[in-house]
Amino acid sequence: MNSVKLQISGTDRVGIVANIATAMSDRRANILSMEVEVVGDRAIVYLEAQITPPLDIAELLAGLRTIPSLTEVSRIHTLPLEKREKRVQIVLDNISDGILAVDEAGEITMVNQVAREILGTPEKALIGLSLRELELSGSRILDCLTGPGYRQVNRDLITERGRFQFLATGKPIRDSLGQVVGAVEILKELREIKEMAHAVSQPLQVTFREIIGSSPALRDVISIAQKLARTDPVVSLRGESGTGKELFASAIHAESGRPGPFVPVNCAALPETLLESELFGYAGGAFTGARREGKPGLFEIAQDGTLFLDEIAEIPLTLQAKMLRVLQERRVRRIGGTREMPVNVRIITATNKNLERMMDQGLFREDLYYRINVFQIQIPALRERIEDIGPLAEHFLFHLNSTLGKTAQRLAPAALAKLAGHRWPGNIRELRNVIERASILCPGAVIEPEQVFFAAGASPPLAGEAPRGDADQLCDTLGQQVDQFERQIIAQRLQLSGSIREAARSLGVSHTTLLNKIKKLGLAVAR
Ligand SMILES: Nc1ncnc2c1ncn2[C@@H]1O[C@H](COP(=O)(O)OP(=O)(O)OP(=O)(O)O)[C@@H](O)[C@H]1O
Repeated sequence: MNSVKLQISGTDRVGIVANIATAMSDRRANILSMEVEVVGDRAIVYLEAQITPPLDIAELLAGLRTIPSLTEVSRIHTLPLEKREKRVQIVLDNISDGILAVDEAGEITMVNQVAREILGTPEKALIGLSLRELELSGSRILDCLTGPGYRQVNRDLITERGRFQFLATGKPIRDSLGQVVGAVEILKELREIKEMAHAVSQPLQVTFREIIGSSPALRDVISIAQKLARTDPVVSLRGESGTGKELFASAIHAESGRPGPFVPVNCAALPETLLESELFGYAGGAFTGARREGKPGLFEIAQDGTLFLDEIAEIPLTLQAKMLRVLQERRVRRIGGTREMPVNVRIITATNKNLERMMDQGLFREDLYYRINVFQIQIPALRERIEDIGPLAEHFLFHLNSTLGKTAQRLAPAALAKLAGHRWPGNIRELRNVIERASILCPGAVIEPEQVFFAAGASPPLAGEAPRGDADQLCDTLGQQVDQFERQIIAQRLQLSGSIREAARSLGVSHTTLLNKIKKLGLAVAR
């Protein structure tokens, strides 16, 4: 017995299919499948048939050619139906979930690559097999033939290749009359779901692509940082407040390929004792009020990752000695603990202070200075790369517009010129705040220079506090007047903001700068 696949073309007329069927049965050829396609006034019939000797293919073709209005009969390799099935199979095989379908008798009608891998059986052996006979432990797909189906059910599958855990969703397949004609099951591997949950719960990693700017000064720095990323020595980031030191540290970590986390710590934000226990952790019962089981320090938390020590200049001298020991020995001992643990952590430090001068004044240990200054990267201030102002402003506008749901805004050339002429003491953080204010104030699509203003000049007097008259101010020195003005601005912003950090952000200064100013100006902060 031979199988033959044919493509038969002719004029579309009533009875052509019947003529073909008769010609086939007259010659005892058995039709296995037939598909008719009508194109304009033509009909194309695709069929697969079994022929039994003495009938041969040439004789069958000759017989078919005698049918009136047939224009062409030829042999083909693949039927359109097979092509469609192949295309669907390719799509299904490229889905990361396992998919399995059965007919109303429980025989497998469809199975994709992932499901085949899980079942450990090649496709040919599965299609048409009864699922009951396969004895898959825990499979509930057959329940869908008589019941309603199920969603995200935990399923344990024990196969020759081992144990697999899934979340399974099963649904009955119904025909147009609502009769159950089969069932389909989708299997999501639990390991993959856990990986996904972990990935989405992680903060988005900043990469060098997120560092906006094309000035040669910035590009040079990025190129050095990229080279250093894959090495291990301590990197020391220098630059004024708001130049992007933390952004660089985070990008270096992302590019390093280190599997552990990026752990930033602001050394200026915590008092000495708290900073020590944050960094080194403590053993159980180390002090009154300590957790019974102890607490790991940030060196331990950053294991296999990166510890970013921001504002390193603010670390008190006593802690500097301890820090040096950890950097040298690469081992950490919790406060009150006896055991030393090895730490594999990449250290990145940052400061906007002049560490060399601090070292001369005895405020920063010389040995620690040399330990952390293996590679120094100086991030240029914004005023040294004014060509970056335009792209950065556009970047911030784009994000602001989409979060505020505004139509796209752009800067008028005069507004851009105003930005380029500013000295930017708060650097990129300040630029972002200026752009945010301008975007909110601008009613249309083009931001004009009058909507661009810089923080100090824009601050009205503190609410509830009468502005001091000119006569009062004439008695003050310039420094006193500046302090007075600064007090008003900061006090007002602290009242409006939820935290010191938020106030610092909106004023375009670093958290540390604001903390120092609050202390210097003797401002009270509500807790
Ligand atoms: N090149 C840049 N492209 C895009 N955003 C930037 C760039 N540089 C800085 N920023 C943004 O500006 C803000 C300040 O950056 P960052 O906190 O990294 O500065 P910093 O130098 O660490 O500041 P500080 O010294 O005050 O801690 C952040 O919101 C950061 O995302």
